Amino acid sequence: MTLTTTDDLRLDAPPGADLDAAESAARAFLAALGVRCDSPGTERSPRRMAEAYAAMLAPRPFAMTTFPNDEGYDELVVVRSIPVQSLCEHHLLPFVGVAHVGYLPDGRILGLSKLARVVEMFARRPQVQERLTRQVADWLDAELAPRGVGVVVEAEHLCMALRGVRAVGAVTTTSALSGLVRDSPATRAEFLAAVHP
Ligand SMILES: Nc1nc2c(ncn2[C@@H]2O[C@H](COP(=O)(O)OP(=O)(O)OP(=O)(O)O)[C@@H](O)[C@H]2O)c(=O)[nH]1
Ligand SMILES: [Zn+2]
Repeated sequence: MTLTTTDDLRLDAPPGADLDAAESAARAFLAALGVRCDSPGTERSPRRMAEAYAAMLAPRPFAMTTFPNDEGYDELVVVRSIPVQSLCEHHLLPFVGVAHVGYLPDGRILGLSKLARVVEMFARRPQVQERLTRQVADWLDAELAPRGVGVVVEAEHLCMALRGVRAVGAVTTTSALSGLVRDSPATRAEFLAAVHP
């Protein structure tokens, strides 16, 4: 099938989003800042802006897939360098980086891709990095009841890089640990070593 207009494209947007209203608001916002959108290159810019924010705020639903831990696997499972793309709730500017997520299984193991999906689920909303980190850890604790969870997020906040203090390249690290990953010094050290080998 050939797509003829952008209306044919299925857009990522949060549930209930009104893209026409967002486009009008973006046009008014830019006009108030003295940015004209009347050239061939910019006449659709308010629409693009609305669609860009809608996409950055659109969570993707997913099925939680767990498997019985039949082999009794009892070592850490760690997925490193999961991309993080979120928006800081103060400036609505992106913060981007990586998350390292691990858990110590008990009765069930989790489909590995779900560790990346849960990061995305909590990232696609106005956030602070500390809350994002904690929410991923709490979700894993609640859904999987493992013997421990570790989440480390490393991100650059564009509101700190492109404006204000303009600290380009500054990276913020946050962590949320629970169960044995928090309380057992050996497991904690093993998780942190797996995060930064
Ligand atoms: N703790 C935390 N702070 C964040 C995060 N993202 C952005 N911020 C900070 O939120 C703060 C908002 O502070 P304000 O003083 O109200 O905003 P501002 O005047 O724009 O601050 P400056 O960026 O210092 O110019 C800033 O210090 C940001 O760096 C985050 O994920 N966690
Ligand atoms: Zn900010």
